[in-house]
Amino acid sequence: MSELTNDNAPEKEPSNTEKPATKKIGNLRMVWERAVNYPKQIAFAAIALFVAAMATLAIPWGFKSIVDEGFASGGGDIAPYFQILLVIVAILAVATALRFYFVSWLGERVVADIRLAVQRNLLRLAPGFFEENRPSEIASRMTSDTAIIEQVVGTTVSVALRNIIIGIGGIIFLFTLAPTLTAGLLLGIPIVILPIVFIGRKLTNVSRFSQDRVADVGAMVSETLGAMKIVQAFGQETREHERFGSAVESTFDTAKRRIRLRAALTAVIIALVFTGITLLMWRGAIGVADGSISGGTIAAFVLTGGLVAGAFGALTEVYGDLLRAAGAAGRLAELLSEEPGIAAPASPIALPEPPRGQISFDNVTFAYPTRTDTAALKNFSLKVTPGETVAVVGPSGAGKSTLFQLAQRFYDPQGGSVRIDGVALPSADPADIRERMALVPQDTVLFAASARDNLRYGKWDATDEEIWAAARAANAEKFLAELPEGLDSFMGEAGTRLSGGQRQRVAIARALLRQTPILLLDEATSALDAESEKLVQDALDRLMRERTTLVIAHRLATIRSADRIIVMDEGQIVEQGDHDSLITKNGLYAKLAELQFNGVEQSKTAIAI
Ligand SMILES: Nc1ncnc2c1ncn2[C@@H]1O[C@H](COP(=O)(O)OP(=O)(O)OP(=O)(O)O)[C@@H](O)[C@H]1O
Repeated sequence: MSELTNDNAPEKEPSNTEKPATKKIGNLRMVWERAVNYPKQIAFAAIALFVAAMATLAIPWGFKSIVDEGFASGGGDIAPYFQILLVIVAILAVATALRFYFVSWLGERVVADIRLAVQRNLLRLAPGFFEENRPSEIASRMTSDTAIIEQVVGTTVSVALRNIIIGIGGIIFLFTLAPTLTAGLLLGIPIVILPIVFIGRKLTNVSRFSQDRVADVGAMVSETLGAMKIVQAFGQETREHERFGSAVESTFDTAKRRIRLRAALTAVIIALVFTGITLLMWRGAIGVADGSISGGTIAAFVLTGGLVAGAFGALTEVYGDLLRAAGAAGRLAELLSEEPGIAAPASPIALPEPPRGQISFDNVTFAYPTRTDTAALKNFSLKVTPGETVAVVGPSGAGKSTLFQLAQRFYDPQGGSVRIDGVALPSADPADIRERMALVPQDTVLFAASARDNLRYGKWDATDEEIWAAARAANAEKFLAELPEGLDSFMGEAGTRLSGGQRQRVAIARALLRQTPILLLDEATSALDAESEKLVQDALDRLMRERTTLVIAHRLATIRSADRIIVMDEGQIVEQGDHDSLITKNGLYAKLAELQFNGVEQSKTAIAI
């Protein structure tokens, strides 16, 4: 009954979002399928649960024996009856603890397994999936939905089973004690339970509303505090106080409704429960007076009746909890069954050994899945020969980064083909393709981990010597050596403990360490000071040497050292050649170069050259 009156009960999903119940309850199968992987724990939990439920029912029986055999027999030896009761209590305590341990263990284990399976599947999915499904929404499925399932496996199911056993066992016991009284009790239970359930539901709704109002007050406080200077500078103190006042009053009004309901519920519970008990005792007393019922029977009857009524009360909550968990399981099952848009074929072709480092785009046409009406690449063809450095330049949105996305097979083009070392990407395993490439992205991605782990991210078996060699080549050795704990130093969330230029050099060292034949390099456009720029440039030059490099180039030095420059616009190559010949052509490249290099300050992110 306490669950019904708990106004801090966890929030329930609004019923209008719930799909048909039969369909939803079926979703719980995926939870059950995982739970049965642990038959030992299920067996222990079931035994402990059964023993605990039986011990609970034995307590009224113990009282009956004490009253009838002990007290009523006129001061005989009552010790054995109390000893039996103590043993029952001990069994109840141990069995309850064991039941709690095993069902909670199962709940946590099932949730851990679901989280692992979902994450394993998410890691297989192509980037397109994460563009269509918000990461924050997926994260909430991984945390709050799994928590709901944990509650069901770890609590609801055992509450349900325990109360079914206590309910049925209790009724049988009651019938053996006093059949007529039991029939009366069974009629009385719904009269007691239904109003409590009804008011309890209302109370839950009002409580939720009340919590929302408190959240409003919290939001308003932090807004005003955050904007205190503006409030005072604009002389809005009185208005802010009034605005806050109305939010506080509205919270108080809602709280008053909640308090009234709770007061009414308390009165109803006390009135109904104690009236019921009084009526039973009354009826029982008549029975005792005419000798048809013993005093112990009345005591046992009242205790068991309370247990049975409590069991029915708890069971009214179970179905709602199961539905909620079924909704959560359904949402997680969607993530589990999502098939990757990009996957290895049944029998992938092995890439040629040794790797050559050749990339070719043949007549590629591609539009992103979320923007099917605009082609990011149109009939695009490019052959990069082994060891060649090709600089890609062009205005923002020309399709430069898209080349990288397709080369790594994050998407499949709608027309034409992309090949690595002569093998069309869909015929090979994407993992083999990516194994041959190292990427230095424009925005360096560092993890909240040590410098060592960030550096060897693409090659976990790298030794410290190899890591330092890569750091040296990336001009990152000096600042890494100066970190308080060297390679063990923590980089902070997203590498916030490093400067922009240092982060880039870590990314370059990471790519170097992989020693791949192909390098995909998206030069950062962020403004670096002259010294960092020089250090990064030197590191890049070293990285590009002896590798096939496709570089989205923003620096004149990179462009000059490239074997070939291709100029892209609107998904196509509009010009190509070397720097001097392109300048002579006086086309798009010459225009971009003039903006960039002839002293006209412009946004580097707008014109990528
Ligand atoms: N994930 C995506 N979903 C939908 N459209 C995209 C996506 N990424 C890029 N595009 C679009 O595809 C086109 C080419 O984008 P791309 O990122 O290849 O340009 P870019 O030349 O690299 O530009 P920048 O120099 O600004 O990075 C643009 O019109 C862009 O809006």
